[in-house]
Amino acid sequence: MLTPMRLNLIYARAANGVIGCTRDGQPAMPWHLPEDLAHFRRLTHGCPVIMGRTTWASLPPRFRPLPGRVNLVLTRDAARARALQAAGAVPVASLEAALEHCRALRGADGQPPAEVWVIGGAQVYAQAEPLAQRAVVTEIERAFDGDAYAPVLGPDWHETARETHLSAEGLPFAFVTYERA
Ligand SMILES: Nc1nc(N)c2c(n1)CN(C(=O)COc1ccccc1N1CCC(C(=O)O)CC1)C2
Repeated sequence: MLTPMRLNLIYARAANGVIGCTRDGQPAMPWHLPEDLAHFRRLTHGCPVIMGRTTWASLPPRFRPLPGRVNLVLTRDAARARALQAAGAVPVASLEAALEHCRALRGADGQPPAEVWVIGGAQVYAQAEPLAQRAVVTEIERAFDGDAYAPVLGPDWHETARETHLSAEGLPFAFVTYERA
């Protein structure tokens, strides 16, 4: 019996909903939270990740492609698709095409991936939210200035887990899981 592939959103958001800002013309994270980077890496390692082109560009070069993960990057531009391929990503023209590609993947166990992660940015989260079964959200208990916002999780989502933490730098945050049937 094949286990169904689950679509997850994963993001870190500030108390005012900000998920990103622009620094020197580049998308950036408004906070320094290494505990979240470790959480992100632990959850997504070994799974396909789906991202928009600007999220790909915002990854530090040494993390591009994200190691140990099939990196699917959304673009409809043929030239950009070629450049992405050369850089070790799998260019896909739509979210549906990305999911089709994931369903065709086979792990060392010969099975398709059980978990697929949408890792940004705001436009891709908004498009994927209606299709996702789980959202793993790092909720930072402070407001930050920024120009990209988290998706709104509608009333059919409910919280199923919450772990509160205080970062080494004194930033209160929580790892929260939301699910929908
Ligand atoms: N909760 C949650 N959700 C998200 N969607 C994302 C995150 N946090 C964090 N993200 C970023 O792009 C930002 O990352 C980084 C930013 C600066 C330096 C290193 C990194 N990273 C180090 C670890 C690398 C790895 O995973 O190997 C990935 C890059 C996406």
